[in-house]
Amino acid sequence: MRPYSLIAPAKINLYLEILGDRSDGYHELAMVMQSVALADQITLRANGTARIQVFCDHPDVPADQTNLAYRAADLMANTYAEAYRQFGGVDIRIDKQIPVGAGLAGGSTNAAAVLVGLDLMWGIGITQIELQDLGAQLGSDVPFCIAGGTAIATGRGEVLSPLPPVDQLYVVLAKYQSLSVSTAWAYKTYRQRFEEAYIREGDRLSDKRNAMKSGALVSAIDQADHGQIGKRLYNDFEKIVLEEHPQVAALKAAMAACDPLGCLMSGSGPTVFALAETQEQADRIATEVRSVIPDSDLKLWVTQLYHHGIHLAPH
Ligand SMILES: C[C@](O)(CO)[C@H](O)COP(=O)(O)OP(=O)(O)OC[C@H]1O[C@@H](n2ccc(N)nc2=O)[C@H](O)[C@@H]1O
Ligand SMILES: Nc1ncnc2c1ncn2[C@@H]1O[C@H](COP(=O)(O)OP(=O)(O)OP(=O)(O)O)[C@@H](O)[C@H]1O
Repeated sequence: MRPYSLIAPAKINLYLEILGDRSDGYHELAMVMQSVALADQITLRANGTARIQVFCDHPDVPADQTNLAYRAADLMANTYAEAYRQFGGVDIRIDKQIPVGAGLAGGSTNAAAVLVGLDLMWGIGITQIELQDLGAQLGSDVPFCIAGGTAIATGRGEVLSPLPPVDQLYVVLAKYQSLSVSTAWAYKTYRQRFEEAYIREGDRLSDKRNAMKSGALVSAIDQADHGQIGKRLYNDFEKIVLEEHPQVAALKAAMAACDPLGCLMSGSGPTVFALAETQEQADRIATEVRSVIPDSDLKLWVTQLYHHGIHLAPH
């Protein structure tokens, strides 16, 4: 059987607001999510055994059963046991380009690629909605990673409503290689630090300083108003992560000083991104940030908005 290679794009959060807590222990969110062209490549190969194996040469990515790509294949094998019996085990090779523990959904997009890829390989024909339901069992970001593009995400992040694609803006991503932030830590710390600042509205907790401002960003996206898109970026996690890691605060300040359309930390961090109108502007921002922060631990990428989720790699 021929191998299947898939492109698994990273995401950034253009808007992330924590609206309250939920009975399942997760948090209710209002987000605007956006795919970027920076992507991992996932290759699936039938291995003629009954085993699922993960291969990845990135030192921070586990190759065992804790890998989200492994867990996605295991979920497919359990859900579609007949297909698994027929086609057997699979080798999953991860070519890791997305930084790990970065707030860019690296693990989630790998899991999404395995769901989409095994559906193709096993010829099942699962609908996108069904694939996203499966994905939600693996992580809150997985359903978005399957569909990609630009979308409003609510619930715990799995309830999606697509937005029109934003034109081709460029994105500078910046991350200290040795610094990662755990998503669970970010949610826990947000609750601890900001509980007093919440105002109770019935059974919803909301931080009135930015409550429900996502509408302005969504209108800006609808109107393709790049200036307003840049001005309306927001992330509730930014304050706690920037306080905990002053070097990330300095990085964001250095980016903001380059006059981008806007800049923000993505997800639970610590990657900071800047939006730019042209590739030249993005290159200039990257060069200026590098000259202000010559630290070799700081990594920069110039990429662009991406209008697709998981798809087959071109031959
Ligand atoms: C920060 C974001 O990346 C924004 O897109 C996501 O909310 C995180 O998505 P994810 O990595 O897929 O997260 P999950 O694997 O579902 O959950 C990791 C941990 O984050 C917390 N979590 C996540 C999502 C959510 N809506 N509420 C939460 O409290 C939970 O403590 C959970 O144990
Ligand atoms: N396929 C995978 N790729 C990257 N990390 C993985 C993978 N599977 C498991 N992990 C583990 O998950 C942890 C989080 O990595 P990941 O890159 O997904 O974080 P993230 O980008 O912050 O995610 P998110 O934005 O969804 O919160 C890492 O510490 C890593 O050990």
